[in-house]
Amino acid sequence: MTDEHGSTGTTSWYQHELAAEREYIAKLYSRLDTLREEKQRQLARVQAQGLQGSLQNQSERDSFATLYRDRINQLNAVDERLVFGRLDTINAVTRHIGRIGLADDDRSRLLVDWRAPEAAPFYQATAAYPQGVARRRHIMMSGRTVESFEDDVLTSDDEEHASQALLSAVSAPRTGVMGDIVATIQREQDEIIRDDMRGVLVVQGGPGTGKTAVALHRAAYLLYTHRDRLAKSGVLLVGPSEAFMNYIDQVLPSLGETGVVMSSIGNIYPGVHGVPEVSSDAAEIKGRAEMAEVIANAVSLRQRSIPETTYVHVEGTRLRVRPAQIRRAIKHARESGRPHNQAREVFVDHMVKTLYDQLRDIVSPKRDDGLVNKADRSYLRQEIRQSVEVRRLLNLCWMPLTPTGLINQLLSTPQYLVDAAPMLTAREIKSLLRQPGAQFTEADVPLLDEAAVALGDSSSLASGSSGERSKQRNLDTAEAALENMHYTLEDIGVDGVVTAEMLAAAQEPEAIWKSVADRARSDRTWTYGHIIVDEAQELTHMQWRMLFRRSPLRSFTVVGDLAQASGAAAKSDWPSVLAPFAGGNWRQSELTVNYRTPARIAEAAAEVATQAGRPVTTPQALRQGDYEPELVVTTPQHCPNQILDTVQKQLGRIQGGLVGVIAPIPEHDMVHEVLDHAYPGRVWRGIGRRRDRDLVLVSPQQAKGLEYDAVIIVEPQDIVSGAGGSVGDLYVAMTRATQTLTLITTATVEQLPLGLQDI
Ligand SMILES: Nc1ncnc2c1ncn2[C@@H]1O[C@H](COP(=O)(O)OP(=O)(O)OP(=O)(O)O)[C@@H](O)[C@H]1O
Repeated sequence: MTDEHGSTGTTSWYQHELAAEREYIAKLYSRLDTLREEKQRQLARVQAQGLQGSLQNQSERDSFATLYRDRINQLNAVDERLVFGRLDTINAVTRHIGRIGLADDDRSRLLVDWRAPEAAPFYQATAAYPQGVARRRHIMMSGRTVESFEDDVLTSDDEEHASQALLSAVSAPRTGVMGDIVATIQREQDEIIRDDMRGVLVVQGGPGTGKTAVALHRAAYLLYTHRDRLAKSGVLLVGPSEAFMNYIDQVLPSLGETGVVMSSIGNIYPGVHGVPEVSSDAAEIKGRAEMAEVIANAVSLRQRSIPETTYVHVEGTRLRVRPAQIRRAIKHARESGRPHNQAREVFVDHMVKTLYDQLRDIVSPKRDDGLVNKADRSYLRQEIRQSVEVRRLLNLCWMPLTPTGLINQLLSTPQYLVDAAPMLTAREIKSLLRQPGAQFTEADVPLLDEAAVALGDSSSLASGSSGERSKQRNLDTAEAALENMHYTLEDIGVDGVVTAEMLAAAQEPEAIWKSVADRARSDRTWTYGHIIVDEAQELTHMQWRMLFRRSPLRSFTVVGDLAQASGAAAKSDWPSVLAPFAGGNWRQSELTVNYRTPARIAEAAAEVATQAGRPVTTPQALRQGDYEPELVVTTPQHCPNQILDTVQKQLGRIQGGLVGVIAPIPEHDMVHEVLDHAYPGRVWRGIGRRRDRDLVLVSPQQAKGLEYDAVIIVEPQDIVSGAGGSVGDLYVAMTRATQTLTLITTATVEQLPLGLQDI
């Protein structure tokens, strides 16, 4: 039972409890201030030492300074709503629950971190399974002041119900930036957040069920619970777009965690910023599993013999090179099993030896005449290597390649692409071709990654000694990573033979004080302790392949909703998505309550998807909602005014929230002009966003994962049938609303997607 005034229901009791809470929580803030001052003093002390001492001392100081700064940032970030709950057990133990744990100087616990095992009953206890809890208290704060509290008394006749704290959280106007839900995590969400780190966990849930929120809180939970291990290997969180990453990037810092590498799928490959792929056909083809074969072919095609015998000159001597000799050297190099750039060294050595034998036979026909001594041999080999003609020939046959160079050439050279991709039709080849030097897209990123694996490190093209030096440098970091890897292997019962050298080859250390997140972000070969994938229904086979490469131990949390997939990657079940990578080694959980979209709007959206044959998970909406969704049929001439009228009406209804206008890209110029004219300085177009703009214009793809208090969809039929569109996109657009939904169309009712006519 929840009672506004607590379990006894009397005002004096409530006031007394409130005063006690205020007093206790003031003590928590005072402790927070003390800790912060302490860290600030320590930081100032380290900084005062400046650049004195050896390099080693300086780097140690840098490490400490970073540590103190991180801690100060963490303490600042948790200031807002530091504490939000309290548990009273049947044994009369009281625990306050907050964003971080705090203890007194004498180590007695003042505040329990929400991720600690002792805090779990705050989220999980029910009347049926009270877990030793007599009372759960939700504490509502404004700044540092306790505004009110609300108690759940877990008596046996208690039913699970939505607390006032939850209802006010989900009904609050949106700001365009996602907030944390730490104070109101629900039981089914908490079970997922605290689930085992091992293996692949898939979280399927309809729109608004908190998948993103759960993914973020799980990242924070795992970092807390497996701090030792993950502090060294890191956690990667992948989302669909930059807009989405901007939307969620405040959540982890507000939970006191800054160490997670957050990246959109287009930015995973260091140094490349993949833009959205305009052609959905190209996106679909580039995502297919067979593209791995295309890349392998493209690399082999750059290892080729010569059509006929040719001649090169070394020291004025003419040497003959036959195609069969080159073919033998290529075969030998390929058999080394090394990637292209490293195998090239084998190829070159083999050819230098072949040419040297010829040259020696010319210089000294009788091998034992003593004319060629050891020094001469080395000199002749050197001459062969340095001969411009030899170099030109060997490069022609086995060119050192970079991933960007290879993919750029492949996608802009028709015959090369045809040869590398015999399985593609002429039409498919055509949709892949583009101008040389065109910007890389999100769909190219896994191709670059694939190419990087096939080509190997091009830095090995540099001199051996510097390669050796860098290998040595890697070793220290690798030792640390190894320790971490062994923990994890032990944990999952794998008896892995991993040497520091193997890891040294994979992990590129920078300065010692550079954070794990920074190092991981800039290293393509970094392997993470855990990877969390949001909006996972969007990923293609090749994108999955790229991600699984980054977690050899296959420790993943995958959250998504198959019904929300756009055309390119749409799959109807998780097994067919994950089987190629995880086999049967994955488990699935489901989220069943929709916290975002009111029931009336959610039902209308589900109807549209179902009528189009998309299987939808229909979560139970927490709120009924105050407004029915509306369909406005108008003419092209009246459409701009209709948009303005609707915006005005919705602004009145949502009182300070956000209006999201979701329109197909071809409508954006028109809509932007109309809105900007009527509401100058308030409109934000496309991805990214400024907080002072409350009218946002986006495409359905850009709206993925985001939410608005009022959603206005322009020309919904074009979202489904326009280039690259799908009913999944319309479903996504309709389920972005937290309060109201209006669809404006210039189509006739008959032209509308099924299910919309009945709105
Ligand atoms: N337990 C909770 N307490 C308060 N708010 C919540 C809770 N769970 C989810 N929400 C809110 O519900 C909204 C939807 O959550 P979220 O974006 O994580 O859902 P989703 O399942 O990822 O949605 P979609 O798949 O449609 O993008 C967010 O505003 C989130 O803060």
